[in-house]
Amino acid sequence: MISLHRSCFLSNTGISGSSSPFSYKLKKLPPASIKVTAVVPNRDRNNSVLIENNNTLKEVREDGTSSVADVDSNHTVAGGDRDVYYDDAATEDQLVTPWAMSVASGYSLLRDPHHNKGLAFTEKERDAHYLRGLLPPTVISQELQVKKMMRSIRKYQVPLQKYMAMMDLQETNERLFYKLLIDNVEELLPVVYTPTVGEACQKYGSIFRRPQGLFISLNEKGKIHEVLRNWPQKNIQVIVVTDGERILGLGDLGCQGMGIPIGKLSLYTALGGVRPSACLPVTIDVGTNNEQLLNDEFYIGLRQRRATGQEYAELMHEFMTAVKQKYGEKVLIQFEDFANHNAFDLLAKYGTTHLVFNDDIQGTASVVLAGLVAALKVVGGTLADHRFLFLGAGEAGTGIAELIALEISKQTNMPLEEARKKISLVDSKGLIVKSRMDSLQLFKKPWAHDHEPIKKLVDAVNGIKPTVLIGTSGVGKTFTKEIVEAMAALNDKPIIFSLSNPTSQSECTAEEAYTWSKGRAIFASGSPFDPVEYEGKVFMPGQANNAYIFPGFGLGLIMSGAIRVHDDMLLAASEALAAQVTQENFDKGLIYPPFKNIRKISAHIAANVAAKAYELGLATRQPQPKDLVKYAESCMYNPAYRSYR
Ligand SMILES: NC(=O)C1=CN([C@@H]2O[C@H](COP(=O)(O)OP(=O)(O)OC[C@H]3O[C@@H](n4cnc5c(N)ncnc54)[C@H](OP(=O)(O)O)[C@@H]3O)[C@@H](O)[C@H]2O)C=CC1
Ligand SMILES: CC(=O)C(=O)O
Ligand SMILES: [Mg+2]
Repeated sequence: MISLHRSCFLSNTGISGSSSPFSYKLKKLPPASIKVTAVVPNRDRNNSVLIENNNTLKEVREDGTSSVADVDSNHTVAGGDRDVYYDDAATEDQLVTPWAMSVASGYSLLRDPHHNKGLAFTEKERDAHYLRGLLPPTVISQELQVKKMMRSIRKYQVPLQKYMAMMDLQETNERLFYKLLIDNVEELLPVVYTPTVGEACQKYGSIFRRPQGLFISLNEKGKIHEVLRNWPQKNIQVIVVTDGERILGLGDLGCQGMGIPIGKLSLYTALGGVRPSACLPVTIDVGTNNEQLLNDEFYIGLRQRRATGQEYAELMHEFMTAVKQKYGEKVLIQFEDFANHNAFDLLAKYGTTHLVFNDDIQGTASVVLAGLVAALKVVGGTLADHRFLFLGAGEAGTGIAELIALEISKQTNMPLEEARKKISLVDSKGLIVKSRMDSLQLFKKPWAHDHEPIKKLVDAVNGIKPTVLIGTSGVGKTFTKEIVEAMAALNDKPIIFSLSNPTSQSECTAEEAYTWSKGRAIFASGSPFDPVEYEGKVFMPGQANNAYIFPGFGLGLIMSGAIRVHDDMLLAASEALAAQVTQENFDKGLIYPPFKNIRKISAHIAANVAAKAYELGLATRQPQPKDLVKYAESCMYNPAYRSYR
């Protein structure tokens, strides 16, 4: 626990009474449930101290007066949720303090990624913050910095170099990183996310420079709560956690899966507006079964085969208990890229006690349902009129299938079991049928229909005659010419989704889908493909990726103070996304709105999810804001620089 002497908040710069900028005095307090959270010398406040005590914030002003606010209601305009330091909430013309453990200044200010502005520090700031001589004389705007960075990133030919340049930027100047990402989202998404993040994970050991997330390994067993304390940020609202066993379609990458939580959380901020300081990437390292990594001298994880069974469950349980204890009931935990033999169990086990959701099972389901609902406007009919065939019956495949069945059941009042019969899945052993029931994993059993066994996908296509074919196998090139042609022979407008990531694992490319179907396919893929010209017409493939859903979904949960995730919230997110597809998008063959509008899309998703949370009685933030879309927009993090007093 620390307390600050008054001297550090009396002057304009916050440093009077000190002989050097680094001499703020910190006084040890006896252990108590009170801690000084921040000096708040901004906006309409006089200099004051915020004291956080359980869920209340007490503001003690210089004149001796004080007031108490519920932390939960400390929800600020344009500052992300629980922006207690007010530096995100401040508009660009309001002054804020570059608050770290102390007021950052001089050399340390330039090395503090949260407050560094590089050449954009003004003359006044350079004087006030001991920056004279540490920077060359020129002062440039953030816009010019963006232009300069984009130019240098575009010069790299190799995607991994672009990725590393972006990660360097995130570690040196966070606001510039997010400004770049938000303003150039369509160009930079493939750099910080799929496909490049896949290669980054594969080579993470070689490119690793500084930790950007928490590594919790078996070595930390019994100490996870202490490890969480080592993370510098305290007001965590979203955790993305992986154990690295199924990274995209690239398999077990062990500890090097860390690139995924980091990438997902940068999208939480850029696409969904959650403050970066509220995001915590975590990798649970229980070893890896990847022999190549175990023999790689640069591998950064535990050099042992994966722990399983009780040992695995105990570490995960300690982690789940510790995060809830430390960050409270409302911290959102997103499970990401776990292998399916753990993913379904973890979701079932913690779904009733924690605010958790599995992006691969649930986020993917929501984005695909949205794409299908939009596609129906082009092909006609209702969901119940269609027949769905999946290649791949794991997390993504069965997750999507279940949400489609749920939606059909809601639309038609058909029992869920009946609705499921419209959906068939093929796994590595062939079509899932009743005769295989005894050997099927639990999550596949609901999909074992009465049907003769079929081994090959092409035979399943010709036998079942699907109108929709969805690839969730993690294996590239599995939608062959024969299969796409079979879909095109059966349907005037076949719907074909190749969802596997990264691009190398896509079941087919956009070009293959359009060419082999003679321009008739309605196509979307998990990783992005460029537009395709076929017989003089340009086709725009959609990107059916859960990145459309989880940032807005998470924001909706956070802003409503939701305590549990409910399937109806996934349907609400789907509905909001599908509603964002315009006629102009349809005219270009798109069934998803362009990513360049993602913040607006996320605000609509967040609003629909929050509305559902209120309707279900799962929202704790009261009263419910009148206009949830506006409210979501007002909560979003803005990466423009702030002016320092
Ligand atoms: N676009 C998006 O937003 C998302 C995309 N994905 C992608 O989906 C893919 C799968 O992920 P996920 O469902 O979590 O993985 P899982 O491991 O849970 O499932 C993979 C499924 O594919 C089956 N499979 C594997 N090889 C073949 C094959 N040659 N023929 C037929 N079936 C096969 C497996 O069969 P068996 O069960 O017999 O082993 C299993 O049922 C990944 O590439 C991932 O990147 C995932 C989430 C979101
Ligand atoms: C997109 C995603 O979550 C995956 O491929 O695993
Ligand atoms: Mg994933």
